[in-house]
Formats: sequence, structure tokens, C-alpha cells
Amino acid sequence: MVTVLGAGSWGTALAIVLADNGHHVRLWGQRQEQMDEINEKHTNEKYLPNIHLPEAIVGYIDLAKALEGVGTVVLAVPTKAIREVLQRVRTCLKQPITIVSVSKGIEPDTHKRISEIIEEEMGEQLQDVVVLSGPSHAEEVSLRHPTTVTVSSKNMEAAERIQDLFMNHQYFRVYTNPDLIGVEIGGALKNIIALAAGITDGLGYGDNAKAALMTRGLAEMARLGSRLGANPLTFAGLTGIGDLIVTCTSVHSRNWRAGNLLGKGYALDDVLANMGMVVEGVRTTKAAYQLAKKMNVDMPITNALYDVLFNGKDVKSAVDSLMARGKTSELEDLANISL
Ligand SMILES: NC(=O)c1ccc[n+]([C@@H]2O[C@H](COP(=O)([O-])OP(=O)(O)OC[C@H]3O[C@@H](n4cnc5c(N)ncnc54)[C@H](O)[C@@H]3O)[C@@H](O)[C@H]2O)c1
Ligand SMILES: O=P(O)(O)OC[C@H](O)CO
Repeated sequence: MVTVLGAGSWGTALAIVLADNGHHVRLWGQRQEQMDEINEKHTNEKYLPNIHLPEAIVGYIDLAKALEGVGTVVLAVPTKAIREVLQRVRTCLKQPITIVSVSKGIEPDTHKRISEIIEEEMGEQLQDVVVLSGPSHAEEVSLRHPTTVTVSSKNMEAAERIQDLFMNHQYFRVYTNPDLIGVEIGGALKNIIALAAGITDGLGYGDNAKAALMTRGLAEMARLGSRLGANPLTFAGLTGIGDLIVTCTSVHSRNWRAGNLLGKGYALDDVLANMGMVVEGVRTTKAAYQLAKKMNVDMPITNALYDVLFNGKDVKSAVDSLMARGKTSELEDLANISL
């Protein structure tokens, strides 16, 4: 038995993987009609249209009942909701649990990674935190299309347990990586670059601009990550370049789609209001901008996006100012990313 908290796209897609692997899954959400739909029609149309859910997935509205007796809980709510949800979890939990963290972001102001927030909120009730991340759009996982992800933890035995839980030899391949910081930072920062890639696509610029953003974006992700203690090699893996590719190039990406609308001239508030799903890159841009300033790390794409999102700079001038910067030696710059 596994409990999944958050019945949006990702929580539901991961519940499908777990059910396909033979587990009973309690999928907790806050809306009664949505839980009725899951239990009666075996669908979750708003988040995964045209997908039939396995009957081993049961929707729960009562958090205490959803948590009763389980040892492993998948946390799949937007990063903004994590503290509130965990505070509710603590009040009704009677046993210690392992949390599988699948949300991607960094908290503005505290600059904490999600696993750090989970440790802080859960205290003694937490056995282990395992992070699951990588190039994985829920829409494709729910269609059982081949997908690869990575799990990481301070306790690699726990990571291996979660690897076994999710590994599906038909369509869901799970790797391990002990570099927890790198895995979390890569998954969070790629959303910033995907927003920027959406903007240049929306402006009508071509593949050259997108390749530039992805390559130089990866460099600034690795620069900040390595300053925070990540292994730079992790950025060459699934949770780095892998997730960057899928998020910058897929029409499924909410971050790319939001950027695309910004590039076409829509206002941020309207874009977010019409998305209907979480766009994590906006909040993470604020956190990464603050963190880069604090750590004195050069992140020109993040800074340009911050100006667009939070200072009202127009998208075309933001791209122009990135292009107008002084000369740089590429190899010297990459050599600064060190272990
Ligand atoms: N969708 C994907 O393909 C995908 C893949 C990998 C990682 N992620 C990450 O997973 C996280 C969740 O994303 P998603 O795509 O499922 O988002 P979503 O917008 O599809 O769904 C979020 C769900 O969380 C619920 N929720 C919001 N606030 C809540 C609260 N306070 N208490 C309880 N429930 C609350 C919403 O009602 C909704 O059901 C994000 O951090 C995202 O980056 C998503
Ligand atoms: O739809 P996005 O932009 O939130 O991206 C979803 C996943 O993180 C892709 O791996």
C-alpha cells in the first residue's frame, strides 16, 4: 500500500505506475467531486484526459484515512503547498513514514530544497526522504510511453527501495544517483530555462536561440549547483540535461507553454490564471535570482527572466540585453564549474 498526496497530473501518473507494479494506491485530493470521479469512473479528466485509471487506485478525501498504516508516502503537490500539506500530515500521522518527493522547486527567501523543507516540517515522524526526478511528463507516463527517472537520498538504501517500488521494466526505468543536491537543483532550475525557451519561441526566434538558451542555461544551472555542493556531472544526467531537454522542447511542458504565451505578449497574471496547473518556474526564478545574488554566482538568463517576471521588463528587450553583454571565453567559463 502506498499513499500519494496530490491528485494532479503527476500524482495521478505516478499512482498509475505504482498500480501497474501491483500496489494498492490511495490517492489523496481535496475536491470531493474529483475523488468521486476517480472512484466511480476511474478517470481524472481535468489532469489526465482520456486515461482509464487502474482500479487499484482509490481516491481519498480524508487525509487521516489516506495515511493510516502506510510506510511510504509520495508527495506530489505544488511546492507552494508543501509546508501546509505536511503540517496537516503531521497532525494525523501515527507512524513514521518515508516520503518520496516528486515536486520541483526551490523555496523563495529560505532558498531551501524540497527535501530540506520536508525534513524541517516532519521532524521525528520522518524515516527518510527520497527524491524522484528526471525527464517525465505525466501525460506520456500515463500512456505508458518509455520514461527514465533518477532517485536520490541521503540514505541510498532507502533510494534503492524506492527504485524497486517504481521500476517497471515495460515503461518506467529508475536510476539512482547519490548526489541529492545536484538532483534537486537540476530539477528545479530547468523550469527557469524552459520558461525562457518558451519566450524565445513565442517571440518567433528559431532553433538557434533555443539551443543557445539550453546550452548556456545548463552552464548556469551547473554553476549555481556546484556552488551549492552538487557534483557537476549530475547536470549531464537525467535530472540535468535530460529534464532540460524535455521541458524546453515538449508541448506538454507548462513552463514552456507559459513562456510561449509571455513571448507572444500575454501578461503574466493572465497566463498563470489560464494555465489551470502549476508553473513552478515562476517561483523558482525568484528563489534562484536571490540565491545567485547571495552566492555571487553569475546567472544571466535567470536575471533576465526575473526582470521580465517581476520588474515588468518587456521580453524583446530582455533578449536584447542578454545578446549585448561583453565577450566571454566559453572554455574558461565552463572550467569554473568545479567539484
Ligand atoms: N506534471 C508533470 O508532468 C510533472 C512531472 C514531474 C514533476 N512534476 C512536479 O510535480 C509537482 C506537482 O505538479 P503537477 O503537475 O501534479 O501539478 P498539477 O497542477 O497538475 O496538480 C497539482 C495538484 O495539487 C493540488 N493542490 C494544490 N494545492 C494544494 C494544497 N494546498 N493541498 C492539497 N492539494 C493541493 C491541486 O488541487 C492539484 O490536484 C510540481 O512541483 C511539478 O513540478 C510534474
Ligand atoms: O510541465 P512542466 O513544465 O512542469 O514539466 C514537467 C516535468 O518537470 C518534466 O520533467
